[in-house]
Amino acid sequence: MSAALWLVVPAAGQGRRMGADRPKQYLEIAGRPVLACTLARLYSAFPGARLCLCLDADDARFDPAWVPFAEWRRVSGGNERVDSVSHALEAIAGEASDDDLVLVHDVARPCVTVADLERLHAALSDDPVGGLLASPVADTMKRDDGAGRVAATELRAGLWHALTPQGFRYGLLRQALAAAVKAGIPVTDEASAVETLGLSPQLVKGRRDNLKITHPEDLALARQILAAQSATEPASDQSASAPALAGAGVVARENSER
Ligand SMILES: Nc1ccn([C@@H]2O[C@H](COP(=O)(O)OP(=O)(O)OP(=O)(O)O)[C@@H](O)[C@H]2O)c(=O)n1
Ligand SMILES: C[C@](O)(CO)[C@H](O)COP(=O)(O)O
Repeated sequence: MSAALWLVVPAAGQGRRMGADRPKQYLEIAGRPVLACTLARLYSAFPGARLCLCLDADDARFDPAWVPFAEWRRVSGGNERVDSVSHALEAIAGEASDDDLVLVHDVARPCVTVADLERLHAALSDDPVGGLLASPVADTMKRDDGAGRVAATELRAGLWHALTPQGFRYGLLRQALAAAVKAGIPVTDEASAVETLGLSPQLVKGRRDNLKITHPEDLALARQILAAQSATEPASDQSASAPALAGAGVVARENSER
């Protein structure tokens, strides 16, 4: 039986850097919350995937109608992004096989294109380590001196922005995150945890407009990117409108242990 595809979407953040009146995944783009836009984009690429959506346990804004996937579950997030992802992996321990591919994608990245998603999936299909979407640095990079002045200019050759999704086999990813957390190693993405095992994830070049909505100005940027993509991408690359869920067999299983 071919390995299953799991999607883990960390969406339990508070959006402190955004400074809005709600977590940034609930700010709107073209009348839909960021969360719905991101899930629709993932569904366009992987309609048969199984989704774990990491939400704050106290999140009262979430509406299951925003989930287009037939098989999905809500998992309670953790203190940090790595904890939220770890909770999701623990929640599917009884169902996932070690060889299943897990793609982890930030809910705050609604602009990822179907073409990039499909390219990443194809690139990882026979990669024993796994990898991530990334974009080469195009600006000169400065390191500060802690006092608002330049301490050094970093060579940008070979530097990449890590994006998401990041994809790894279930067994390896769970082992890597658990080891990093146990060792107290701060990891801000899945790839860095895998790297601490001495492995080198594959860099899959992705579009620079796969923006992570983080600061206030990013929301307007994301709106413009999605509008531009809708105007220029083939229909299949646009966010699918969430299909009517009536009869879609939505299975919302709250992971009460988390
Ligand atoms: N405890 C956390 C923290 C973050 N995230 C998710 O991880 C992604 C990347 O995190 P970030 O952009 O930092 O989001 P926030 O933590 O919400 O932002 P901030 O750091 O500004 O509060 C986001 O989709 C966020 O929802 C999560 O699931 N659980
Ligand atoms: C995972 C990530 O989006 C890769 O660039 C990034 O590390 C998330 O960082 P954040 O501080 O949790 O937003």
